[in-house]
Amino acid sequence: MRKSIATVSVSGTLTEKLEAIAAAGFDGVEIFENDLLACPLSPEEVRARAADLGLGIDLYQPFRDFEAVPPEVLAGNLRRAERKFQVMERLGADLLLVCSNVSPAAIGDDELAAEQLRLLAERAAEHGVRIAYEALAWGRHVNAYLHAWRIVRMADHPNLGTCLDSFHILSRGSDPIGIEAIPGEKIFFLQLADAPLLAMDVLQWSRHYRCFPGQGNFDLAGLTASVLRAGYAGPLSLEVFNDVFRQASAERTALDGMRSLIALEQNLDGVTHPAVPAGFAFAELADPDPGGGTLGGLLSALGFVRTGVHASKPVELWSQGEARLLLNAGADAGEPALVAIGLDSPDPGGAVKHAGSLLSPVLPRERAPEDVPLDAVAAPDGTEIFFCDTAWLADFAPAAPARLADLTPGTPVAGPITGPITGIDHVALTQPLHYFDEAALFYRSVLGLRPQESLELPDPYGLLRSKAMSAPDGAVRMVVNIAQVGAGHLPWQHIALACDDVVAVARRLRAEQPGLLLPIPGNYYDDLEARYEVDPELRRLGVLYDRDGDGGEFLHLYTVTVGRVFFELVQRVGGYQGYGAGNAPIRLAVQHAGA
Ligand SMILES: O=C(O)c1ccc(O)c(O)c1
Ligand SMILES: [Mg+2]
Repeated sequence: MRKSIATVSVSGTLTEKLEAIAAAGFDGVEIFENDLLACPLSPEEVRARAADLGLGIDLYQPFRDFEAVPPEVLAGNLRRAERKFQVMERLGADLLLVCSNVSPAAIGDDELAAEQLRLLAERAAEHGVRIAYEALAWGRHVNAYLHAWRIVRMADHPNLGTCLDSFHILSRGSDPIGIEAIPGEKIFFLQLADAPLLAMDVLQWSRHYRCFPGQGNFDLAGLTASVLRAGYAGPLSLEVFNDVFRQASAERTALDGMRSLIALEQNLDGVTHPAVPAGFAFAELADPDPGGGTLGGLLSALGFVRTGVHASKPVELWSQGEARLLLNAGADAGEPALVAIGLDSPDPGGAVKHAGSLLSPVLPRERAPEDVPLDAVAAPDGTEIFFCDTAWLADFAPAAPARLADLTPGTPVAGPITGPITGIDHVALTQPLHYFDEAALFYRSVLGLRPQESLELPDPYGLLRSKAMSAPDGAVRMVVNIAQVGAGHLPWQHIALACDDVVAVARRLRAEQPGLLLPIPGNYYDDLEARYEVDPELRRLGVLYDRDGDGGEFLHLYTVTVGRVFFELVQRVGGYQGYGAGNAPIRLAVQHAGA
């Protein structure tokens, strides 16, 4: 289908917006009036610029507060409209969006509204212009899409139709099924925006928090399917008012908008996700101090053993249970940092093809000819995501748990290594603010993860926004964080390791290397013990605790941070599905104090 986007959705001047929108592959634009008013180019020049870029001007908008006004106001409104028709002729745009009147002067009289809109449509027809009437969710009298449609039907003019906007429909909780009763040719335009569920004034919600389809909580696929079933054949057009998008790179935002429409189309076409990951194959860390240095020392203390060395790269494999960590001395992060995640994929080639269809950067394979091929894409924050079958392990020559220099090829495999750590439970990545929505869409559409809880957690110097995403069976869990904080911002990432006895590990570490564990304040335990009857040993060990409504329990502890990364040990008991979010503010405060 034809794909468009309103210029208000991306940052920049009108010409910058048009360039970014064209580069992302859109067919057309809705020109938002303010963008034109502030533009030094004439409408003819804007038209030529858009044409040069291969963009059609699908809509001009908005025309406000027109219908259902007293007679003395009508004359002025028609005069105003006449001028806009002239601008539109110069722009080469033939569709004008009229949004429902929000003025206190508007009259709650559908017949009057219909009569005046018919008059407007007659005038528009003389200029070859059509009118698309849209119900704003906060319209004075008309705020529901079926109400706007009734007025359009009453007015009964070929140059008057309705514009449907998913935000206005879904924010009010209207059922989109009613769309299917509107004749498709009377739906002149479809605007798509998603949004997170927020309990707030609908105008503020619309003007600041809209996002692209798939980034929020609305069912855009369901609504769009209804619009298509009605027989609509016009563009799918994104119209997003978002405070973050207004500041972000226009190119990147436009590309993400295109990605959201491709994902929506795939969803409508019933394209099922080819390869939802079945588990974590590995997490790869940059390690500028290899051979059992800081990171290796920490992993040894946690019971990991170096079990392999890469055949052609300075990469070590450290294992325990199904938890596999790669320490890469060649990655140029300058300090220990998470650089890549390997996911067990039932179809690595298909997964990369799918990622490519969603415009994710597929990474070149830099490898020696004898290495097993690995397919990878870049996540929005630059972390490399590898899709793996088990073949990747063949690149690693078995290593005795010794110094790298001591290894000789052919040493017997030193594994499997069993211990209390059984695998990778989740990986948490900290994103820059302007990649947060993009990341949510990436993990959802490219990896097939489902959004879980979204949280805002107090940090001593700001607020941490956090969104958990997981595979349907919980085999892969990711946490996407953004730190909305000032100078104290810590760009940390962490790997949470599943453990079947956190208390036993804590006992051993407290006895042997207490400096590796994050100290937890006594006040935390005073509160914890007030809420639950927990083992007093948790306090001595610095183990954190949470319980869900069904009696599921969560025991966890944190290591100190090395470079940009720290580890968490987590023990889920009785089907606990969360992440101990209530304890995160304690952890953040302790980490800041020690930084
Ligand atoms: O917020 C507004 O005023 C506004 C204007 C035009 C639209 O199409 C819309 O959905 C909202
Ligand atoms: Mg709209």
